[in-house]
Amino acid sequence: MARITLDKLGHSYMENPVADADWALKQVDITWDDGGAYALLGPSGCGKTTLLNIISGLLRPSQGRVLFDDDDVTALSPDQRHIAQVFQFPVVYDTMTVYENLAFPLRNRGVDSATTDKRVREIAEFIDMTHRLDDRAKGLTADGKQKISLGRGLVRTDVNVIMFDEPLTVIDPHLKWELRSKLKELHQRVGRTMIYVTHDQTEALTFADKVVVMNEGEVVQIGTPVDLFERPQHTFVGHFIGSPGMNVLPCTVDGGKVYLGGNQIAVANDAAQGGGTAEIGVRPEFVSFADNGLPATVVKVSDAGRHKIVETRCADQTLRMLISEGVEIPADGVKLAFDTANTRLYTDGWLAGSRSAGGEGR
Ligand SMILES: Nc1ncnc2c1ncn2[C@@H]1O[C@H](COP(=O)(O)OP(=O)(O)OP(=O)(O)O)[C@@H](O)[C@H]1O
Repeated sequence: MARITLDKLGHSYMENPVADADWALKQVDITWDDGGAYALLGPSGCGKTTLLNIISGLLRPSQGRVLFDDDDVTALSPDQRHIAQVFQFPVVYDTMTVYENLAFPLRNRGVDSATTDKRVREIAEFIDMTHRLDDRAKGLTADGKQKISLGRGLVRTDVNVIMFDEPLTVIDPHLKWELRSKLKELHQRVGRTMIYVTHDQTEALTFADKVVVMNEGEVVQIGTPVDLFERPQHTFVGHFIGSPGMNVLPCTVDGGKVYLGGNQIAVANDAAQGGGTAEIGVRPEFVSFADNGLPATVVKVSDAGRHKIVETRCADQTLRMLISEGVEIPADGVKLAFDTANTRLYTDGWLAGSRSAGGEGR
């Protein structure tokens, strides 16, 4: 097991990258603590797989270093790094039995047969495959094959980190929840470092203690699920996480005060640090009806379980609110209030005042 440090990592698939957009990974600096449960979350194409392949050694970065504890492993092969990786699609040997598939990573490393047998049976129990141990993998469903891939990733006890790259993509929806909670449980049991890559916020937030959010080749925030919800460092995080996401409302800043359509809005952070494009970020959960407030018009109301999503127009912008089922929607003359502690100013996308020179606050 090891602490993993990514030091000024950058990667471009081009020979001579020039523009910012030529880099699949811009500068990435992250330390993954030994034993942590992490999710790497971001939209398609943001660089998640590139980052994972650099950690596992399948890809050599154009810039920067990968350290396991204090050892520079940037030039080492995947095999030398002692990493287990579970991919999006099953990697199983069809002609082998389930048992042989699970035993393969151990036999390959010369683990004795008694230890292998014990470990294979433990993992088979965990993935609910004990009854299929003697069957050929060929006859399994896609779900079954992916369970075997998961099992093969979990079977070794000598790995530094287990990495899952969208491992539940081919899994039937009803099984997804079950496997996700099992992985979480397994992490709590074995305390091994796990990195779980996904573009699905539910998967990330349920699995991880810490979530690394990426966008366009950059890490925009590393935090607990609560941090990401309550204190988004970037409008991307606010918008990407939550359902519906945070309202991001272009505004003006004058003399350290924030205005939306001519109305002054109180914000929780320091508006004096403004500059660049200015936006107010407020989650739909923190907007309510008020006697005095911003004039708005209700456009649409939709049911969302025990809540309602109310879409309004306010200061010529679309603004969503999430209200409890029982809350009455005023017939007309609607006024809105924002909860100040959860209303923030963002400049050029970043939380105003959160970044000093050198990108602190990410
Ligand atoms: N082998 C490659 N050659 C050239 N460009 C690549 C290659 N692999 C990825 N890219 C580009 O690098 C960027 C990051 O891709 P990457 O696959 O790491 O993103 P991702 O977040 O894992 O996406 P997804 O969720 O769709 O797998 C994208 O613009 C992608 O087109």
